[in-house]
Amino acid sequence: MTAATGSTLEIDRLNKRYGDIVALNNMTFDVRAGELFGFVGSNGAGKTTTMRIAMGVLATDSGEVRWQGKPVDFDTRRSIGYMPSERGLYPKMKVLEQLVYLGELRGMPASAAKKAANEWTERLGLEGRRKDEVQKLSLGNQQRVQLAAALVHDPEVLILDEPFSGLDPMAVDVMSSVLREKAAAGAPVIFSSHQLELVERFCDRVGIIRAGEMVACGTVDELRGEANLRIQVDAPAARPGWSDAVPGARVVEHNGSVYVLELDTGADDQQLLAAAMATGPVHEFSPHRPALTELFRNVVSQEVAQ
Ligand SMILES: Nc1ncnc2c1ncn2[C@@H]1O[C@H](COP(=O)(O)OP(=O)(O)OP(=O)(O)O)[C@@H](O)[C@H]1O
Repeated sequence: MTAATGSTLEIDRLNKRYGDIVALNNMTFDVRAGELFGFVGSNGAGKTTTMRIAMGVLATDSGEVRWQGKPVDFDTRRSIGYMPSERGLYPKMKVLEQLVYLGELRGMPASAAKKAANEWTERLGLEGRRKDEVQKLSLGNQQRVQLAAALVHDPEVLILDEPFSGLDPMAVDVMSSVLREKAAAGAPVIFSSHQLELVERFCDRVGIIRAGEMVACGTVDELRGEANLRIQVDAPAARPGWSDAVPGARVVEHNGSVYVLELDTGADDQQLLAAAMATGPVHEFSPHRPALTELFRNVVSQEVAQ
């Protein structure tokens, strides 16, 4: 049940084109055992394509996906739990029946599949829905069934495409605790999301992709470390242009008397402080810790600048 220590899902130099569109360009990253990995990127950046290739429902043009050091094939795919972004359930089948069927399809004996389906429906708050057709459930409940479908065969790896989208706050809590539990049991867990506050709070590491490439990967603190230093200054008497004479300093945000400035490597923060004090009182002068949303915007806007 528990993934072996040291088990890693390796995404290695995947390339994928759809005609003239380059969807993936040497996409490379690892998701380690026990890790919650947030996979983020703009619309069309290549998240779904990567996850579909990792699950084996889409062929790659080149590159490889490995689990525990071996290329993922028909057999090892059974150790992966996959939740697609589009609903992949049989609408007319009843919830429990469907989960049992999917468990058996992945090699479970009927009795074990039934037991697991009962356990997951209870855990995910679906015990009153077991005999309902999937199409009669609300979208959020259909998503819970979709999660149960990814988990029913007790996979060693989880790949989830936008599992949190459209969930109410209670369902977000349930989803979060289930994913945490699977990671704590040793599974690599990768999920895509556009909810960056949630990703920041929840993930051990984050990968930001842009135009089919991994452009920033690490803990949020590591990503902050790669970004230029930002300083927040509250100087009520300062007028626009007050920092123009400080080499390597740029105003990136300005709201009332509060300015956020980005400093290039080697720029002198003391020179900036002197410039701020020259305008009058300074109520705040502190390093600004960018949120993931801000780091994401910086990385994505470099695309435009290039
Ligand atoms: N079947 C397809 N045929 C042609 N182009 C496709 C196909 N599937 C995806 N693409 C293109 O490949 C690129 C990557 O798409 P993908 O769905 O992987 O992005 P995504 O990061 O998951 O986006 P989103 O956040 O919008 O879900 C996009 O340019 C998309 O238009």
